[in-house]
Amino acid sequence: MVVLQKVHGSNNQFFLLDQTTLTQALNSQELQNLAQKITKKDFFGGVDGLLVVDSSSVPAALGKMRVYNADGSRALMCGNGLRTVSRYLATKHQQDQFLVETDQANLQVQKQTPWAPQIPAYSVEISPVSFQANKLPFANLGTDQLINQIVPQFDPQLKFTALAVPNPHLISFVSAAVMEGPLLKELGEKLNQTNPYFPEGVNLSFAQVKKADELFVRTFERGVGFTNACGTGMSATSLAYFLTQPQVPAMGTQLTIKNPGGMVQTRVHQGSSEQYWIELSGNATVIAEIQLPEADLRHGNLQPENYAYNETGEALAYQNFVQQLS
Ligand SMILES: N[C@@H](CCC[C@H](N)C(=O)O)C(=O)O
Repeated sequence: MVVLQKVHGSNNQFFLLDQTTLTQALNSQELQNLAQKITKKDFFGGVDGLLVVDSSSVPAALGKMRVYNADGSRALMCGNGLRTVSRYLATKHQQDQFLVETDQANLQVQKQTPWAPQIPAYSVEISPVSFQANKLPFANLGTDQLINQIVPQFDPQLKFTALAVPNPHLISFVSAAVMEGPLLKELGEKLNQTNPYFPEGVNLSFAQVKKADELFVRTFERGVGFTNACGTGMSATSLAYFLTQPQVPAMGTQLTIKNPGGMVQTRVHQGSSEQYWIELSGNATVIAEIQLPEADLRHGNLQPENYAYNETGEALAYQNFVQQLS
């Protein structure tokens, strides 16, 4: 029997599979197939993606994280997911501060003081950051960097900023009316089908400034659609905020980022040679543990009615915490 954890960060939900516990690791095709199946509602309510943990050969890294979106595509990074993987590895290895290997970088993660009873919290590094068109990639917008510019192909009035962290993000600071209107879905869908601008798709976030140190962010994710929260999206938006909005606090000030699933905190850092990185902090919640045969996972032959599903109670604790916030 194998244990699959159902986890969330800011209610961005995933299944977490530790491949080191299997007799034989699933290959990429098997993982893609599994991601497409277990993200569906008929498998314990569904999730946004699959987090795969493997061993790492990088010194000081306790593991390696790979991310599969609900449509089976690979994502280069996942901020909310990385917090839950950090908790998993911290518990398994009894360490509070370590590296996690990801597709493009070995990222520093750290256990935090719990935000409330039954709400463990972790902070994770989001990097590397790039504004270069070829890193997202984007094309046919008449520029190599898109920073706070009107893009008539997207909207006649809104200004957009594009950055990779390293997965691709497109951000616009909008009014309440635009936040509630149809554009986020329409543009999100348009840029995640075959299109001349973002050939590999893009995560689209709309943001509102609530206070100098508080934003609200909603994201239409590549490979998923609307999510309750996107960790890399909120991190990228935090950097875009400091670079493009008027009357911002000093860079390095902690921001509270609210989202439809709850909240996180971010801090934007500027390292040597003007390299930015973002510290993303928030809950790392285990919703439930599911026991199932390894062969079912490998063959995507899922029979949820036959599996034990043990809830931890942490999801309810988080819901209560979020209600108090509002
Ligand atoms: N929800 C994630 C980001 C997931 C990846 C994204 N869909 C992509 O394809 O880049 C987060 O919390 O960062």
